[in-house]
Amino acid sequence: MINKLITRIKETNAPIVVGLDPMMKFVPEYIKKAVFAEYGETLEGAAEAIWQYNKGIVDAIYDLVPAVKPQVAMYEQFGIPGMVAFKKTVDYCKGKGLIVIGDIKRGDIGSTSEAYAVGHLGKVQVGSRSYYGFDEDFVTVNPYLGSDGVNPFVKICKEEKKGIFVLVKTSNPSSGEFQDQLINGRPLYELVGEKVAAWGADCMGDSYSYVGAVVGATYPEQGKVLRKVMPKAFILVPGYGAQGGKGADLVHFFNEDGLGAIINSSRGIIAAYQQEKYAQFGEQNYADASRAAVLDMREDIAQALAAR
Ligand SMILES: O=c1ccn([C@@H]2O[C@H](COP(=O)(O)O)[C@@H](O)[C@H]2O)c(=O)[nH]1
Repeated sequence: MINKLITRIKETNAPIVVGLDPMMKFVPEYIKKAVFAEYGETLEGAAEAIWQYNKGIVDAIYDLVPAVKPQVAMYEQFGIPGMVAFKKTVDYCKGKGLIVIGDIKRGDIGSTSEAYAVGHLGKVQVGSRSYYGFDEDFVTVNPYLGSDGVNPFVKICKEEKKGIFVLVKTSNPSSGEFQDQLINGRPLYELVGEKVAAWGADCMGDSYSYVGAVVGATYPEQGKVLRKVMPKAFILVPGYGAQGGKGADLVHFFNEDGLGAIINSSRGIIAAYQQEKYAQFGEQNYADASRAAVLDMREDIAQALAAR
């Protein structure tokens, strides 16, 4: 899957992931009105509304980008109907040729991690038969429990030819509380970066490992260091757009080959129509506003990379 991701990045010329983080406040009123008239103001209604909203965005952007990243929390908040919408979104995106990165941030003791890995990347055995659960292509993994929490994901990735992105230096303001703590004079995120390189060493695609890392665009200096610590790891970079990350902040996340990083934007793309810059589209054309925001993001990244 890492090879496919790289091929699609080259074909689209867009190292971009569109984050599918649907919130009710982003769903246009005309969608909510129609859906609530049918389902009522219920969990089923909310799930149907976010699904219809997602579908509109995916239809508008699928030819421009290699990948999407549905954030599971945005679906989980609506209970079982929300998780049905998550699965529908995963399947629909894959049907459109998009690579799906499930942002699930899981990680636990080994036996529990194995169940998470089976449920999201692999197949579960039921008697003599086996079934895919959510069947994303990549997932995000929380490494806080150490190797035995990560290894089950790596094992399933090997079997299924899929991949993971391990949290190394997250984009949020308080990520430093733990991640920047010095251990023998070195920040924890660097030590986690070294583990990512080690976990990924025998998980190589043609040029990059399918054990990747998450490093926030909001920490460009740390990104520069981590790029060197894990040269073969693909870096998933959240924090562009709504969290303040800009094209110029991203350049050191990429290797000299122009690869090695894929930049996520969620709210900046999916709720573009609510921004002043794209207000002319109006809520009826919310998906066209998302398309315009992807094109602008692609240009911003290309200009930054050309200027480095
Ligand atoms: O360090 C991290 C890890 C994950 N995320 C997730 O990415 C998106 C960002 O959304 P925006 O709207 O583009 O800010 C969201 O799903 C986060 O949970 C992150 O932001 N930082």
